Amino acid sequence: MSERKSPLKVIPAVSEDQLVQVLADLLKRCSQEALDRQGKFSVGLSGGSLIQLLTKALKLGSFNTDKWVFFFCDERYVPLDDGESTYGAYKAEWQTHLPGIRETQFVRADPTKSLDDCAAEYEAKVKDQVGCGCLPQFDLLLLGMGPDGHTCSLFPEQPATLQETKRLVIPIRNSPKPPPERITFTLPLINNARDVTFVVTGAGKASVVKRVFVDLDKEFPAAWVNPKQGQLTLIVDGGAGKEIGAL
Ligand SMILES: O=C1O[C@H](COP(=O)(O)O)[C@@H](O)[C@H](O)[C@H]1O
Repeated sequence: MSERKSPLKVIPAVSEDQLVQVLADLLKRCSQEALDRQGKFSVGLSGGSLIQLLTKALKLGSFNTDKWVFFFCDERYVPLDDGESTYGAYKAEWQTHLPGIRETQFVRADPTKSLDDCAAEYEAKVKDQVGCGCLPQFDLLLLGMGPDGHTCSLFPEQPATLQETKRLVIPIRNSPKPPPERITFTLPLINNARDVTFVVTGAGKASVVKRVFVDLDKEFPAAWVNPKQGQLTLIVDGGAGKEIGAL
């Protein structure tokens, strides 16, 4: 157990519609603050169940996303048109549902490079485009969490990844969840963001939600997410929140 640097804000939602509304409200606040501050909004995306929820929130909010730039908190090391590519999944969803978002607004990894070079080059892109000294500060990171407590591509079976202090993006080999090769943001970058929001749904994750967000059990990588100065938020539905008395 250890303390959080800033208090966790838990936002429960009784239905998917409400969860999408909560996410849209969060995007509105974070984007407005970022645009007022620096005229651009940097967002780190996760894959999995977040993709569809975020698409719905963006549609609901009818945002002007011209000055938004989308990065990937983790990415699978597969061709961009592979069904496992997180970029590919967002591209397909948004081409259909959010045609106003341009492909050039995605800062994507290059899987034609070696895995090590892919991670190193992505770190260079983050430093170049998010900037702010040697440790870039994202305006918002949207994170998911697996039933094993992994977040981004930081897995409980690979605890050494949680000890990384220098690199901001690292290669992952032998990921316990397929595909085996990935790249991922590391804790120094994650914990430097202004806003970090987990979106977790489904009763299958209820016990790990408690272990991570209430017990702060460091066995689970998600429990290491602890923004230094930023706000940590957990958006849960009734299933995922049922063991923390969120609803
Ligand atoms: O493999 C991944 O899994 C996590 C969690 O996904 P979910 O479908 O259980 O929400 C996701 O956040 C991560 O980006 C992805 O690469």
